[in-house]
Amino acid sequence: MFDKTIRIALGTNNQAKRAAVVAATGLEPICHAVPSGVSDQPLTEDETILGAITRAKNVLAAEPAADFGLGLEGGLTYDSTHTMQWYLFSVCAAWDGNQLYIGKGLYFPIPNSIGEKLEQGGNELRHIVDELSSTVGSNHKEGAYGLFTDGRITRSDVFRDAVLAALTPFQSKLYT
Ligand SMILES: O=P(O)(O)OP(=O)(O)OP(=O)(O)OC[C@H]1O[C@@H](n2cnc3c(O)ncnc32)[C@H](O)[C@@H]1O
Repeated sequence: MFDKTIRIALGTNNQAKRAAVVAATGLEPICHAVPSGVSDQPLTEDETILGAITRAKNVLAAEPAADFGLGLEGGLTYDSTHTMQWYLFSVCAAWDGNQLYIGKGLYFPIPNSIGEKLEQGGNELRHIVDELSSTVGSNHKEGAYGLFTDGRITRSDVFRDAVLAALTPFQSKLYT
């Protein structure tokens, strides 16, 4: 599906995100960390999406020889309508300098105690996940998804689906 000549610029050096792009496309991205412009721990859907879009645009500006800029951002959101529950989700924004699409990975409930702790400020999910899984750099590895599911779903798996969703409109003739 993805032409081997396509050059993808990814706005981070995060290993889970890089692996997700490789899994979705079969291509090795040019990794270049750029600012997301949002807080280190996004706590709303809008902020998370904005962070992904800003990274996608920033990385294509930084790597103009690339065909696409991809911004991947993880964030939390609280559902105050149906379930009164915090959720973790992962977004990919894809930008070719003209068109912008986003793909969202799985919404995953996280313990409300963790959501509430993050809402109070001064902490990031990766630190809490590191502590609970006795590791460091969980955000580069299986992540919170791996912790909660005992490795059945990983951060890379979730971002892979988001990347596929965001890039598909550029690849399929059905969108033109
Ligand atoms: O290196 P970059 O690309 O900045 O990636 P990141 O993991 O640090 O940052 P994100 O902006 O994607 O995520 C925002 C915060 O939420 C954390 N986070 C999100 N999803 C996570 C997961 O599945 N496991 C652990 N931490 C996660 C993450 O580490 C950050 O502290």
